[in-house]
Amino acid sequence: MAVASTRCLLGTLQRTYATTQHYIPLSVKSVEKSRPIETLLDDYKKVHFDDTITADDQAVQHLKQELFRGSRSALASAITLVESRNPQKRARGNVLLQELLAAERKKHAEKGQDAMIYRIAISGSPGVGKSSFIETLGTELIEKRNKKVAILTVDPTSASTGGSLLGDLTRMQELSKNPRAFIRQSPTSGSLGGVTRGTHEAIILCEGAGYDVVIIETVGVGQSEYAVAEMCDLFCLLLSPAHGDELQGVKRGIMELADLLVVTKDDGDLETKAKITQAEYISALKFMRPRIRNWKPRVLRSSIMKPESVSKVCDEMYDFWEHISSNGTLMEKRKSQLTKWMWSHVRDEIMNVFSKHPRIASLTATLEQEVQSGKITPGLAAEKLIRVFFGI
Ligand SMILES: Nc1nc2c(ncn2[C@@H]2O[C@H](COP(=O)(O)OP(=O)(O)OP(=O)(O)O)[C@@H](O)[C@H]2O)c(=O)[nH]1
Repeated sequence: MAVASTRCLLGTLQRTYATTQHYIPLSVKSVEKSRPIETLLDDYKKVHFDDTITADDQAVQHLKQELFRGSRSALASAITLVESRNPQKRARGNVLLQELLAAERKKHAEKGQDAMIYRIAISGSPGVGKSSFIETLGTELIEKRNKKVAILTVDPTSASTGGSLLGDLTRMQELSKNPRAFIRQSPTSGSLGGVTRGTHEAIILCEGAGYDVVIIETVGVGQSEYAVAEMCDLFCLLLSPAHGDELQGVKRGIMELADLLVVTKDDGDLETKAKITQAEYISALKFMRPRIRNWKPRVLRSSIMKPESVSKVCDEMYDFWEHISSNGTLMEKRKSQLTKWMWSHVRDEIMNVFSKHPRIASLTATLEQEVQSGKITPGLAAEKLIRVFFGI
């Protein structure tokens, strides 16, 4: 059905382009045709989809039972499954996710909002103290508030370099030993799109596995914050006291995403600096439009040396949860996020297929250079790429 409608769309595109031959960029002598789209679609289907897996698949059923039992290793395997590019594994991952969604819907109908996992994003520049803060917050949630906590990281640098700016698990040593905590690093391959799809699905898996809170940690270096803001209920931005007198470490756009700001390292010599930083951010926030109805983001201070300060941050997080649950914002936000996730996956996948096409890959550098030197317009270059891709 999808293939049929794509073909129909392609037919329309082909007719449209047939009447616009003269738009071929002057610098490009002729449009090199790639293979016909039908062959490409068949290849794509073989590489990406497996429709033979059904809900009674043994591996899926086993994993589901283990997840419901609260097995951390089953959760890790399930996340690996949904991240896989292997068609059979992905198909199993999709079936498992469907099964979990059905169970979640049932739980939600019985228990209402209590059945929902609280999705908290923690962001901040490298070195601000994210891992240390999460370790203390996680311990507070588990020990004092009887919660089960999952921690997922979204690290765009790992997608491009294969390394990870967010480092390894050694920085959350206590939490990683706690049986009520689960920690998962960002996958170190694929695009940011792949990383975010993996994270969306990992959140659903954590919810299915009975976790009460999922903390999504991201490093404050650009687009990842926007992606993460679309995954969470609360966006908490950590601020370093060292940057207090300039407000320069944090871009205004990122500040606007925050529902809560926390100045870290409020201890020893840095205490005065932390207070100044707090005051500066409070006054900077006065000029910002609040993101959530009737919620004014607060700026708090914390130190890992003073667990009570992290406990206060935790109280504030739960006040926010009460606020968005009671005024309907939570459900509205989640619904709109789900449709945004869907379209972001479509965009990422289409771009992925497009940019990996051999003809496109070989043309990209030349066309980018021609666009930059003003030989052709970006629009014309895009048109050329699209025609080469579709072979029209
Ligand atoms: N004095 C003090 N130092 C802290 C506090 N929190 C973190 N630190 C120190 O700050 C440094 C960076 O802390 P991390 O928790 O690794 O920071 P991060 O933001 O996760 O770092 P990246 O992974 O590089 O993004 C470490 O040396 C910590 O010991 C705090 O509350 N007080």
